[in-house]
Amino acid sequence: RESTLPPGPPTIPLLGNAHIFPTKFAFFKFTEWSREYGDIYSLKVGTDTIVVVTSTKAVKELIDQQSGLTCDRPKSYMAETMYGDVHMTLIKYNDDWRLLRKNMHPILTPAGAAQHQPIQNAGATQLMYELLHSPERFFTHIQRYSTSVITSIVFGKHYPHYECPEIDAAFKSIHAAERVFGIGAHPPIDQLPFLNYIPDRWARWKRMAKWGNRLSTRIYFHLLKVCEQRIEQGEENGCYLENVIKHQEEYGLTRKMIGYLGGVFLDGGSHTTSAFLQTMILCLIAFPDSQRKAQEEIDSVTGHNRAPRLEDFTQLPYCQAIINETHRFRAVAPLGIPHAMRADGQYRNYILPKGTVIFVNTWGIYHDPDVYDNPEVFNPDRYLKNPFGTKTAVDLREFRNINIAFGGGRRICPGMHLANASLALNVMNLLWAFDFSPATDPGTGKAIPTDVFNYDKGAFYAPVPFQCSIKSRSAETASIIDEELRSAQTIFEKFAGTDTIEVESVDETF
Ligand code: HEM
Repeated sequence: RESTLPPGPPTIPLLGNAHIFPTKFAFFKFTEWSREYGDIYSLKVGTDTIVVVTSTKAVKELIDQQSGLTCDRPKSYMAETMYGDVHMTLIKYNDDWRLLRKNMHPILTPAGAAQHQPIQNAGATQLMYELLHSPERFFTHIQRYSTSVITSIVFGKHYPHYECPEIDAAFKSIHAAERVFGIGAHPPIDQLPFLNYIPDRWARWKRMAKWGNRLSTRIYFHLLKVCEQRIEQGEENGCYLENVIKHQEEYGLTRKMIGYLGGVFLDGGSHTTSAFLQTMILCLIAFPDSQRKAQEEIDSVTGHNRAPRLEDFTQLPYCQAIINETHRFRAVAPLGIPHAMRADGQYRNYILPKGTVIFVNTWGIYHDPDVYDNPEVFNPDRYLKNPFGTKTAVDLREFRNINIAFGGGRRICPGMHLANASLALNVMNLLWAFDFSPATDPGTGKAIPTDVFNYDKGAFYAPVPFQCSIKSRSAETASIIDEELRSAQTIFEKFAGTDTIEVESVDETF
């Protein structure tokens, strides 16, 4: 390790720290190292450098304030093979990235996101209806909800059911990305490029990246074609992508870029929101006091005679605290998405060379016992004491208002306004309408213990499907849900005639 780098675990010749690099749930090990080496430390993988940042102060100073330097993405064989060079989330910071990000604005600015509230509302009502009538399938209902909101806005396609070829293809693509980008899914090919000469039949990771490419391009270009055909047939329904297609030349986009633009929304918006809501339900079961407090709060504002509305959210500090605490307790992206240095730069007394990969260790920050009382306990009350939920002695000037769960700097999640509205609506709705409790084991008649660590080991942190009991809180709320779904049909009518269609079959093995 160069003496100008932040400290870190001892290295060995040639490999650096490659031999001790965690291959799953890397944030646990990264957090352990942060307690030993500090809020900024480095790892060497061959000659490459990785820096791990584990404090809000360092995120603010390095990722936000030096964003011009730290907004690149690392070079990645897997990303290039799976997505080529126009997937906005993973490409380098360049003119294509600027163009693509600019083209997202109409949907994702606060004002743009607000225009889509009717669709989000209708979708959230449908989710309540599904939980009311088939609660045992809550896991996939939530996935349908989060996917359908994005596809309605972006592709003008609403999905009334999870079981359909297009949602299936979308989730196959998302799960492929989870596997391809899971830390440890492949050897350090970017650091040891000679590995690229290994033929496919012996290089599992190469086959995996190509498999991911087949699955992702299949659904991206299927949905693009659906929009193109609607325009050709004069059956437009005013979705985002139709507008982009019609202004393709003016916006300076190629067809490939438009296909990937749609795909980025699908990848970025669907699994993140569903993982969050699934985690929230897990926490409500495991920590029933929080559930009870939130329900009391909602009842005092809305009663049982009407469903919550987004405007109610400002009057519900405990529900807001539940969202903050869910982000803190089980961040969907515990290591964010890695950034990289665009040029050599200095931070504190260290020199970070061009190309250095930077991980924001959101997990480590949010589970720091010096900052949070009992960080391993889900306790929304901490956010009622101060806006950042910290211990009293912590200097709040080191925090920023936007939750670090959304990353930072120029790469900060552009979907956060859309996501925040979705989370707010669903937290209110679900707690207003239902009681969540552990499922009962039919054999023993006892409650099945809730495991708050049973999570997927992919790139995102999503709970492994679990069982739970979901019961309507009252006959009044149940009938309001049925009625509201009938009213929501006027919103869904816009998508009439966009029923699910078969997607091209591709080789789904690798
Ligand atoms: C709970 C919900 C969500 C969470 C926790 C989340 C989190 C994140 C994080 C941590 C990043 C990386 C930021 C960085 O590099 O510093 C990111 C990037 C991104 N997110 Fe989200 N996200 C969510 C919802 C959404 C939604 C709804 C959309 C779109 C509709 C979206 C689209 C994107 C895109 C396109 C990027 C890449 C930005 C870039 O590289 O310039 N996300 N998100």
